[in-house]
Amino acid sequence: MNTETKNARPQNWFTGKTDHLPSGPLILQAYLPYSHIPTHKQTHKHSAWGFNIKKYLPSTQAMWTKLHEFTQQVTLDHLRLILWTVLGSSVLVSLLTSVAMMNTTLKKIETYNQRTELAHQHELEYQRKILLGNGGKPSPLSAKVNNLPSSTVKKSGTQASSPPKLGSSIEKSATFNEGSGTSKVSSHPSGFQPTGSKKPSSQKSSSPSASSPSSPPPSSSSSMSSSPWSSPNHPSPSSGSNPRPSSGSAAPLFTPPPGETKEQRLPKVIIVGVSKCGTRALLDYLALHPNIVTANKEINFFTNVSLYNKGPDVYKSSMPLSYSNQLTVEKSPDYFECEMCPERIIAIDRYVKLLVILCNPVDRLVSQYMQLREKNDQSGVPMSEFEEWAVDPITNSVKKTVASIRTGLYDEYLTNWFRFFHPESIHVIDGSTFIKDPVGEMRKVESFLEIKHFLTSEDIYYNATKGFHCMYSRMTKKSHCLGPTKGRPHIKITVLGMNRRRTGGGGGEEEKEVEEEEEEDEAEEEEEEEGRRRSRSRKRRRMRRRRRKRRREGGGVEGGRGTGGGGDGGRGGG
Ligand SMILES: Nc1ncnc2c1ncn2[C@@H]1O[C@H](COP(=O)(O)OS(=O)(=O)O)[C@@H](OP(=O)(O)O)[C@H]1O
Repeated sequence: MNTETKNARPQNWFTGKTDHLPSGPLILQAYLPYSHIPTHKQTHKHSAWGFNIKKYLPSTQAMWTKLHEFTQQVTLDHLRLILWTVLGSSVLVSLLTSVAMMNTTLKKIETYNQRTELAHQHELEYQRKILLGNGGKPSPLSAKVNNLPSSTVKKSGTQASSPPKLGSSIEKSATFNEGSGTSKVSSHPSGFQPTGSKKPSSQKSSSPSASSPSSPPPSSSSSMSSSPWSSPNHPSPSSGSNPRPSSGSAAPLFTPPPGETKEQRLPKVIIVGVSKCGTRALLDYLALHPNIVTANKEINFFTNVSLYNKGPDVYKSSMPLSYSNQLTVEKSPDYFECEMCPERIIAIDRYVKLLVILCNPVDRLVSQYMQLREKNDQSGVPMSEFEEWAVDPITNSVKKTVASIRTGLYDEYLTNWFRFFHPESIHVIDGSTFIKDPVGEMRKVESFLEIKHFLTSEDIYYNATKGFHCMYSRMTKKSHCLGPTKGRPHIKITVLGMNRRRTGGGGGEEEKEVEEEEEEDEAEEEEEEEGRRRSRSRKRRRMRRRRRKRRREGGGVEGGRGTGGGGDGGRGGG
């Protein structure tokens, strides 16, 4: 490389002349502060930097001058522009980074949800298998779940496309045995055999009327036919014998999961209405099932805003103790008309199952009226007559403003429930069928709740004295009927298209007689009506004959009047 090429320098940035600087950091020179630049006095032959600075000084000075001028020309606007550009680009960069991070997180959540849902489904299937004893066939789901990391195999909070099965509350370890002993029997040493003296808390809470002072306690003197505590199938509890044929079986009715202690749990099933349609009977029948525990009181958690605002722990604290292989059931029929209740319930547990019992709205109204009248009588303020209370005398139609009457507008309220709940999550019971055939209806309920078919006519039996069905608990070996506030005699009403006669329980002789009487009444009414119709038509025929006679007699007069011979006149003449 020759010397010229070596020393050749590009044009000076500021002077425009080509400088011949020695090789070295030119940029360094540009940034040297003025104070470091040697003065003319200092610059003799060689500077402190080891080269003849004098030779280059004019151009360097010019450069610095230019730089100085340039910096003075840079306005505040330029600085702002630079600042905003820097800021903007950094914001953009951080935004892009966050979006990328969010995407990754969302993907992770999605994968997690898919996995947990799969695990959840698998667990439900497994539990159903245990509960319904449908063989130990491996599920196609299990293969998928087995491939999942163990951390993901836990109960999911993700929404399924359709509601999951209620067995979700029942853990894998749970085993439950039917009294008949036909199903798989657990060999768990702690499986308890309930005795009459030891009542599980689940049952304790379920039947207030059993211990209610108003209910007659079981007594040894009560005869099967006269006492509401007895039935043909159920001897008096004091007799101590279990009427169930399988009572001799060693199989326990219920086995708690090994090593588990009872705890309070949120309800998995809620009876949301309708009041006076048999909600108490439904709750108490359910309590006879070993896999059910019931909250005795109507909690009204979702209708009571101040209670609701305290959160689900307060709700849970009102629940009875249960094992994980039991379903907690609550009943608060006032939820039915509460507009916010479906939303509130779903916010606490979207998988909860609902039971609704509907009955003839007029029967329901009369039942409510009877209750109100009894209360009013007790408080010394007599209640007005039913007709007065329920019917507007001016319009002669029902008073829709009366809350008790509004409760009967089932479609209005049910529409709201179905807005929030999948139809598979709501089971509607026909109240009138429920009174006649509670065992049949309870079987449907058991299927809906996916619990073992346990209740039979030995658990729920008709009691002629009570006029309704009563209960025998195989767990406590005790019988009870609902108290005197349930199954009151009703007044006979003659409004609302009703002339109702009250029937109590199902399938009894009494009911048949009443039905026959009703049929006879109807037949008589029809005969009377037929008679009236015949006499009316006789009357009409007579009238027609008279008219024809008059026309014949008066035909000449009309014609003589010269009316132009209208149709009638012409026909008359004919
Ligand atoms: N087994 C049995 N025993 C007694 N009563 C029975 C039974 N099954 C259904 N019913 C009917 O239930 C009606 C009371 O309904 P509820 O329990 O829903 O009333 S409440 O809302 O809890 O007050 C009650 O109404 P009333 O007869 O007016 O008392 C009965 O018609």
